[in-house]
Amino acid sequence: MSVSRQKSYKIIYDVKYNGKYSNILLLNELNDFSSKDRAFITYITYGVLSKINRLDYIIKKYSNIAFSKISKQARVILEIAIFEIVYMNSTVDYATVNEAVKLAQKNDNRAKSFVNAVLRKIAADVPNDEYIYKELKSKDFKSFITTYYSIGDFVFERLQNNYSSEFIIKLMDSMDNTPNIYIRRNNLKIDNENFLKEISYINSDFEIVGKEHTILKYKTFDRVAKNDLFEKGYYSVQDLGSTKAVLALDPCAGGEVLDLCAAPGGKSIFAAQLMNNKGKVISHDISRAKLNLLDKEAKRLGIDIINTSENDATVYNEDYENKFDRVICDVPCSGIGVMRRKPEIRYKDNSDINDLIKAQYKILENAARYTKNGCILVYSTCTLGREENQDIISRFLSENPKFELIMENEFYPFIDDSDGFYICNMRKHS
Ligand SMILES: C[S@@+](CC[C@H](N)C(=O)[O-])C[C@H]1O[C@@H](n2cnc3c(N)ncnc32)[C@H](O)[C@@H]1O
Repeated sequence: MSVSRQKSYKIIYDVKYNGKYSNILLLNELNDFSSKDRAFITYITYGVLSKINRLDYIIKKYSNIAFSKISKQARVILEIAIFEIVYMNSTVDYATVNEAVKLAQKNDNRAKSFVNAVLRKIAADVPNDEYIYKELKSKDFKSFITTYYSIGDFVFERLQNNYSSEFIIKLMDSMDNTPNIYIRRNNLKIDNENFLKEISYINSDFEIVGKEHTILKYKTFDRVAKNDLFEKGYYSVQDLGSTKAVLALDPCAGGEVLDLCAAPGGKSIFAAQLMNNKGKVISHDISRAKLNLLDKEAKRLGIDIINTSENDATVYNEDYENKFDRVICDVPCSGIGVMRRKPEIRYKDNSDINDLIKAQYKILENAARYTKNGCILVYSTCTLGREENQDIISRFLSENPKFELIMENEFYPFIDDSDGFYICNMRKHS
């Protein structure tokens, strides 16, 4: 049995049934694999996790036992094999079936002949994705979207409350694509010309998308955070949405920035770089463990103006009243905008959404009190929909007339080539 398939199986199983996070498992558990195997495992893991409902629809069509009676192990094994047969054209079907049977033998021996029988039928028929699309499109809109694009009720309802059917289809099509990788030069360590020269030796397949800060776009970059230039601190990996939130904050050298939900640190770090490592960035987060990542990143990049400490941003701190030139609250959110990177978000339920929205509002209210008169406050999320974005801001502006909206914008993968993201910046008047 292929070790790569067993690894993919284990990661997908842990994400589906043990509440683990795919991006963390993929980051930490593939170090002993070759670059080819890492690419294979990553492709299968993301592919399956972002298509579970669609793959299960195919299982239901070909299985002669009820879906509810199929063991968790057998479901994952079938999902992987069907993904390979239907969505990875290069694979030889009979080899995939044999591999799946071996996976069953190891992980759920009783399901071996069932897995074999279902996959032989599928391999003989090879259901075509276009056909599945047409079949599902003929059903009601909710069944079509939740099954074909593989999302749960919460995400579907959020999208339906906010966007037209046509927009939802475009958005979900783009959520099926692999996100581009963006890297940004560290201005504190290397200039533009030398950076472009050095990075080209490692991977020259980039497009320059931001000249001023040398932001490069890659389709693929194996071990983007594990090479000599990265170790030397010459660049950071950061999505465009995240970069734009910091540009909207507009931090200045010598100023004082407060980042209330800072970890793992992308925005605090870019702020410190825009400030030329002069001034102060106070970075809080509720998780000390995640702030440790920020400290490590700052050290790698040669930044020493960031001060991290564990703090609950929903709790008001009177010492901070009217104290900061720039305040950013990149609040915890439902994360719908980043489902390409964290496919488990597709199946989120809504059990904690009301508490989340209350916390977002409370954090924003506190952030507003910490902002000096005449200065800038940024509110951002990596989710989509007015409930956690525009509604929060319109309520805030109506209750806080001292604040004037400068800009608010929602970003989408198919329009902006970034993660789904929301950014709003406001100025506090005296
Ligand atoms: C969207 S992430 C922030 C990402 C970060 N700004 C960056 O650019 O890397 C939201 C963060 O809020 C933190 N968080 C959640 N509840 C919080 C609270 N009550 N107070 C402070 N931080 C909180 C989470 O630990 C998480 O790190």
